[in-house]
Amino acid sequence: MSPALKAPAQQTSHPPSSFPPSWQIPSPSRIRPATPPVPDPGGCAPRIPRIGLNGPVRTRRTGRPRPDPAENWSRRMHLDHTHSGPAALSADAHRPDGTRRALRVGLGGPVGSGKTATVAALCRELRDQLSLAVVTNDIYTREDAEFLLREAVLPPERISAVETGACPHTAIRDDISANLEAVEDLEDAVGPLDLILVESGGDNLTATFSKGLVDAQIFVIDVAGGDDIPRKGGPGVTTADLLVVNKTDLAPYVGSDLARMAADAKAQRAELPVVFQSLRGETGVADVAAWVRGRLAAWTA
Ligand SMILES: Nc1nc2c(ncn2[C@@H]2O[C@H](COP(=O)(O)OP(=O)(O)OP(=O)(O)O)[C@@H](O)[C@H]2O)c(=O)[nH]1
Repeated sequence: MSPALKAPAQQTSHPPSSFPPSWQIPSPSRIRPATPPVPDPGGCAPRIPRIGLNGPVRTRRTGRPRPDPAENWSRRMHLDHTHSGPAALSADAHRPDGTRRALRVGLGGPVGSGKTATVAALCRELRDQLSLAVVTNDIYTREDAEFLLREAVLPPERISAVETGACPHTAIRDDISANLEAVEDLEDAVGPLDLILVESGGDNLTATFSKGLVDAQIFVIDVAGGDDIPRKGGPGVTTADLLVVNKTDLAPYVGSDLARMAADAKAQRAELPVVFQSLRGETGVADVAAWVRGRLAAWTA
């Protein structure tokens, strides 16, 4: 896909949700109580966290306990635990029963660039044609999952939250076990699924997803973060399967030069696609949704 510049568009508000009240944010009794925050180990120390699980249901794949589907939207990595075994890897395109698993697409990028907003928009755009689910990653909260629940972009049982407790890239690149459990549990609970979106917590330009966790990755930056971001490069900008330059509607207000960003992105990425997007604009997430559909067509071919 060649770079597509979008004209700054007028601000619009999201249409009110048409979903029934039962799809709104769970009552406090369904929210697992937060444990006290785990002290930051200091920077990005390579701690291997393990997911906390509860509930009587066991996964078909591992036999380990799985949260009740009603609680499946929230889980937490326990950072007081380490293990010496290899990190889980699951790049196999098939499930144990031989059926093809869902395509997994990761969304990463700096804090506040618009990852959650893009995930929400993708859910609204694709949910009528595809069976999809979402895993969110936050450091100490479940805010991204709560936002998606409040917006009722999907039924609650299709949204799962991982609390990373440390630098977000540790959970999407270094020890992916909590996220792998989350995607596999979602497929067990509400599958078969066509697509699972895995949203990383906001991180820096070096954050990328393990190929054992996702099949394709989208890196979301925004024009307000500075129009020199594409020039600075980093693995997210240079290697992501799709680079999204979000919030183009803000370019005139923050003095960002979109043509320069497009040229720098082209220099860094060669033929890899770039989408310039404003979720406030008329076309919204349409280009990214088209890219996802293309990946899905290749996945299921
Ligand atoms: N003007 C404008 N605002 C946007 C756009 N996309 C997202 N936003 C706003 O930017 C803010 C941050 O968006 P989020 O989707 O929460 O960003 P995020 O990358 O998920 O943030 P973290 O999870 O904290 O890293 C929110 O207030 C969004 O409404 C856009 O295209 N244009």
